[in-house]
Amino acid sequence: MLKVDDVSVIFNEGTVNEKRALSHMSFELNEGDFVTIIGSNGAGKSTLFSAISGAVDINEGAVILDHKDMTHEKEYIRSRAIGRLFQDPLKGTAPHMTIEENLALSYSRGKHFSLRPVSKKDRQVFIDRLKALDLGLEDRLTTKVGTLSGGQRQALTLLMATIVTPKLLLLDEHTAALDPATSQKVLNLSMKIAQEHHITTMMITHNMEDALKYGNRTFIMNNGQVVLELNQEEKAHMSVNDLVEKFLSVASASDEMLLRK
Ligand SMILES: Nc1ncnc2c1ncn2[C@@H]1O[C@H](COP(=O)(O)OP(=O)(O)OP(=O)(O)O)[C@@H](O)[C@H]1O
Repeated sequence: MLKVDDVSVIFNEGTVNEKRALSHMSFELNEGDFVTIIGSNGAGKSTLFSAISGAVDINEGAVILDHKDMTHEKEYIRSRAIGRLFQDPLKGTAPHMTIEENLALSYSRGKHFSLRPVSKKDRQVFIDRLKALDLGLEDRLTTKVGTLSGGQRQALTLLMATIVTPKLLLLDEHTAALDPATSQKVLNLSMKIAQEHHITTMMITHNMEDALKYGNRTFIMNNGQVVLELNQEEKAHMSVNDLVEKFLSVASASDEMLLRK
């Protein structure tokens, strides 16, 4: 359903600061795949998501989603089919608007948005979906989002990104800024939503345990390329230590220092 075909992204091309962040990257995802992505700092993981979502222009190659060439499609057009979450819970929600207003904005994605009051039917959809988060937010529709905790806000962002089911969900270290218990909760929610709505998902993480535990595929990235891919079978027979060893065998020397500290 997603084909990344020989994609390169070069920042500051032709200057002394030229950086090839993605280098002839190719892979295909099947419908319903949940891929975890690990890689050293600067490996190009976020740039890959930006290339897929249209936040950066690609220099070479193509991004095909459901047989449609998205390579030159604007970011806001792609956002109808692609949801993206970032590490920072402050991104993705409007703090001065209420939970209901934020959800109404996301729910209108792809439709003509008007400032009409929320209909009873839509409100019930919001309440049902908030209930499924199990954070008590369904009773707080009129609460300003800026007053929520980081975890509540990230869970809401997840809901906003998926309330109109996207074809593809990109999770960019979306739980890294949360405490361990909340992080686990939001991760489990992400899995649950992805499974229930059959959303093809890619998740960047620096947590080896999560990389192994979640998803049916794992990509290891280095220097703007996928240097190793693990399938479900391989993941199932691997310990976290095995994964760290694999990672170190293909990653940069600096990562070895980082992990062995
Ligand atoms: N807008 C930009 N302009 C110039 N260089 C950039 C830009 N964005 C990223 N880079 C560079 O491209 C390379 C890949 O960056 P990217 O953020 O994709 O890495 P990453 O794998 O997500 O790293 P991290 O784990 O640290 O988030 C890095 O060397 C980075 O400095």
